[in-house]
Amino acid sequence: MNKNETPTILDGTALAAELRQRVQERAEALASTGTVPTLATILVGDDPASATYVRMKANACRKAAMASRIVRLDAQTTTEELLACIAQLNRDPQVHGILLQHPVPPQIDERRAFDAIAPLKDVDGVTTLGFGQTAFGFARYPSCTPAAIMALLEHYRIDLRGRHAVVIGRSPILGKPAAMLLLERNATVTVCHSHTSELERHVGMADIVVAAVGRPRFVQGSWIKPGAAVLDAGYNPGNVGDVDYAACAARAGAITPVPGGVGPVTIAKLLEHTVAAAEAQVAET
Ligand SMILES: Nc1nc(=O)c2c([nH]1)NC[C@@H]1CN(c3ccc(C(=O)N[C@@H](CCC(=O)O)C(=O)O)cc3)C=[N+]21
Repeated sequence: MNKNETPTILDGTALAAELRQRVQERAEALASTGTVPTLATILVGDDPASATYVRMKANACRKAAMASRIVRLDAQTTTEELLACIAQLNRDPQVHGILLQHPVPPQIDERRAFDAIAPLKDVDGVTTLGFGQTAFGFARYPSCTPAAIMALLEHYRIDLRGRHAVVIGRSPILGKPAAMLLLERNATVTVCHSHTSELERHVGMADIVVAAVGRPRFVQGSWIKPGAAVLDAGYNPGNVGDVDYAACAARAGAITPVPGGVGPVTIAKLLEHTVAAAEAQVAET
């Protein structure tokens, strides 16, 4: 990719609107047969940022002719109580998708909770099975943020084959599955994390940079190879990404803004996965 004077802005708001339009048509078709696609979101504790994201997801459902249920559990909830809640949602035929909002309070075994979600309802790809399917390239529902990153790359026709992608971060619902999806599309993938030495040198070799660190404005402009595509999956307080936007935009060939980049597409993917899950569950009965 050659360096342009101004980078292509990867407009997540516009792509999300397009995706949501199609989701809404599918949701309306299902509703006309008596099934309203329904997402259940579980929020444990009272982190205000998490509460905002959960509300945004519920609003997005409503706007796309879908239903949402928010299950709020207090900060003291035990793993067993959370597992019981998930089991109940698994059994509920009116619920098609289940999203457990990450992170959960420290006393909860998050892996056990994720793995308790019925695979057919795992619209955020958080189960061990969902991740394994993502890694092998046939996930029904990969995690929503990695899916959003791939949707943006595809929409803007950013080549991956044989190109070097550097993912910064290895969380189970973001960095790791993003690396697997990029690998599946024939990128050469490097995963960097808190123990990586010479991070800048790795990032400097990247044609595609995925920032999923959780540290505001962490990725510096000077690290970016001229012309690289920069995808900022960070969500920090105050709507700040993981990328120093102005400095990175000065070198990048393409870049996602925050807000208006990966975030809105993440929510569109969540809706898309939930409608697909509802379609599959209707077909089964
Ligand atoms: N199991 C799980 N799956 C998730 O996908 C998940 C999660 N847990 N925990 C929390 C993070 C955070 N997250 C965001 C999604 C959209 C925006 C988003 O749309 N942001 C807007 C701006 C937000 C605003 O206007 O306040 C934007 O970037 O334009 C942000 C953050 C999903 N997460």
